[in-house]
Amino acid sequence: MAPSAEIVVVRAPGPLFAARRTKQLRRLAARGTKRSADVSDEGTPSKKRRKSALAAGTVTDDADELPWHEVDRAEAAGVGDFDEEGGVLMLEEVDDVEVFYDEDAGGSKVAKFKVGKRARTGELESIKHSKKSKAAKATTSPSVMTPTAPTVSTLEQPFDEYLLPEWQTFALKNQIKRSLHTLGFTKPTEIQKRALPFALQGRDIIGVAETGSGKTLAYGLPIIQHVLAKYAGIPPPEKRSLSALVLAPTRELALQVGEHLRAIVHGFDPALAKKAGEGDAKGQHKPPIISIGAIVGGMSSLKQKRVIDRGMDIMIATPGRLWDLLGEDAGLAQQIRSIRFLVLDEADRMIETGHFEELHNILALTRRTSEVDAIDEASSAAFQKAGIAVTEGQGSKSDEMQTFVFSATLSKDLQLNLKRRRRAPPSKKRDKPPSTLDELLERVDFRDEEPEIIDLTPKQGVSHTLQEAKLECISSEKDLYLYYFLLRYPGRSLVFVSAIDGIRRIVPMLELLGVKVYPLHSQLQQKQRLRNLERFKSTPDGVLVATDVAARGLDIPAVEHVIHYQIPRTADTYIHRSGRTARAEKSGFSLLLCSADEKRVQRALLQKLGRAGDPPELPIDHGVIEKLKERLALAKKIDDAQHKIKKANHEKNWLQDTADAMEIELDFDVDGDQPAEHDQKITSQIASYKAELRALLSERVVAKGIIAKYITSGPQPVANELMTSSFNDKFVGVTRSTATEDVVNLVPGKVRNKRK
Ligand SMILES: Nc1ncnc2c1ncn2[C@@H]1O[C@H](COP(=O)(O)OP(=O)(O)OP(=O)(O)O)[C@@H](O)[C@H]1O
Repeated sequence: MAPSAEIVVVRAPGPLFAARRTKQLRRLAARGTKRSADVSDEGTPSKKRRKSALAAGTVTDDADELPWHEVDRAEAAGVGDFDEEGGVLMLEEVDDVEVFYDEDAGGSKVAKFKVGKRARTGELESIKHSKKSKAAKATTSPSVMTPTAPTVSTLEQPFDEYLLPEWQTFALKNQIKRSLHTLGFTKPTEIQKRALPFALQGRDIIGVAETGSGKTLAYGLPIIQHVLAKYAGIPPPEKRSLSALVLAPTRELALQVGEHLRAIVHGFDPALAKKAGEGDAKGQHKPPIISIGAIVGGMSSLKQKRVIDRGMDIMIATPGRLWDLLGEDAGLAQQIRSIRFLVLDEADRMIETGHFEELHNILALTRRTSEVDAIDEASSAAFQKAGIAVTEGQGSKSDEMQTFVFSATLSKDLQLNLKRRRRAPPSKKRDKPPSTLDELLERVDFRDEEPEIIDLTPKQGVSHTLQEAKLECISSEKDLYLYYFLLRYPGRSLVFVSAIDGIRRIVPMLELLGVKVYPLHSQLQQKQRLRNLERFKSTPDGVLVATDVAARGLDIPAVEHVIHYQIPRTADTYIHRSGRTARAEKSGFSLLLCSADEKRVQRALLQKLGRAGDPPELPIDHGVIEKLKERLALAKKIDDAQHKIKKANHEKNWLQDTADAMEIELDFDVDGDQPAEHDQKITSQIASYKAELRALLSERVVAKGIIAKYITSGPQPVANELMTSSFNDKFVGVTRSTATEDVVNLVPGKVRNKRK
């Protein structure tokens, strides 16, 4: 009698898998479409391609008719770890078959299969076989394997393509799709849609798209896909060789890119992700399936050297620190010469950060030996000085390297120049390093004859979900209007100032006013920078006051407002600063605080941004402004007094320290003519100001025209709004609304009365 068997068809992108079984096959059955078939002895799975009478385009609901062929190594499809009871006899696959659901006569859902043209030609099979033999050859000796490391094959579980229909057209691996699904990225963003097909084909890309549009994954997914393919079926070696180098302008951005890519890797298999990096029961360390490391300044370089020694698949680095470490690690330069991917994220900002030469020298390592000036004289000298063992003419060994340049702001001229240059013969040897971004990018050795330029910059430069506005005021009242805005429109807000001094003044003042405020600038220790960023991220109505170190690339969830306390110096800076809000299709608000003496700069900025007129003015409730002045005046008094004491103490300490160092005794009192009572007087004054301020802060601000005594019956009764939640919880008599609503609803010529 013919053994009774059952076919379990598993829907997955790419090939379909069928496991033939004689016993219970529980795991797959839970995922797949199940049907029964009798398999006679003759029909028992054969090693050869089975004959099928189905022509291309035929639709069938009988899975057994499909042109199946056996998979050599079942574990490559993720079913190799079946329990013994599962009793898998063999695994078969068929490619180029589309699965869809249809209704039968009774209205029930049935799975149907549409046979593609290539399914029967054997073309796919031969490609697979050649890939397999390559993979088999690439298998490294067991001594360099980590037996406990999860292999890519164990993660290659089938993925239900129907969960992510909008990603279906991209030939991404199942693990990646599973991650995208876990992260809730149901569809690719426009830049991802446009860039991925080229990137996955091995092309070079220059991608320009608005802030927050998902550029990181547009270049990150092809890299991850490549590393996964590299380890297909084999455990990753203990020491990884570098596949990709991502260069980013700031430390925070580099760390963030790392997190972003790691989130994809973690999503491959949440269970494995949890274990990755942790010791197992025997205390052995499980390396991650893809190792991603950040090499940035401000953090222990010793630790980073150890990470480099261990090897990683993807390195995200700031040019300064990478250059420093290149000089200390002879092997690192060689690794960079062999990378498969080079990414310049926010390249235009990189040249502004003062690491232009380092960047130029690092790029020299990625130029091919065949290029006329693989390593120019300037770089050669720099390499020599840094003790890096690379000499002229010794550029990259990798002909296959793909280069991705991404930014929200790359000028059209630059894009054109790059295109033209590819058609022109290689540039002559230069002994001077480039001095502009154009020159620098012209010297990137794109392997592609004509890199694909994808320019999705919106006409306005900023995200289409951003509402812009301005507020004109006198310079000395900027603090007042800033405070007003933060109270009037609670929500996570990022305030950009042009200089660190501004942060040092604004942050203590806002702190005294009870605002949850954090500073971010380059003179803070890196640990403090990251801590402040974390606090800001986790405080829904937190305020970050930052210099332009935070303008680029930072992806902080739900930033509602960006306030330009001072007009940015360039249009690009305005675009990037504003781009910290209105990300990933969310709405956002950007406010330019503009004083009379900045008017000229503002006009130039708007012209550069191609704007016909000014952005709309933010309406102000002058009734509450007056009340806030009192609070602000007190906060300033306290700050000034505290500053005075600090300064006096500093001077006293300095004098005493100097005297101590010189071993002399001062023959006068360091307190001079400012005795201790003076300090005490200031201290008690501070205490009384603080008490006064506390009292003011404990009450809601009652707008002018509201008589608090007659809250239920006055000329503008506000009891109703107190009962409903439509009031602003900081101001009495001011309705709750967003800044965007107030600007959009403002009818020109008629100032809306926001009071009830
Ligand atoms: N396909 C997607 N669907 C939904 N969200 C996505 C998708 N891809 C990326 N994101 C999210 O969008 C946000 C912005 O992405 P990303 O930081 O890559 O933007 P960007 O274009 O690099 O911005 P910037 O120019 O400011 O650096 C991130 O929080 C990211 O997780």
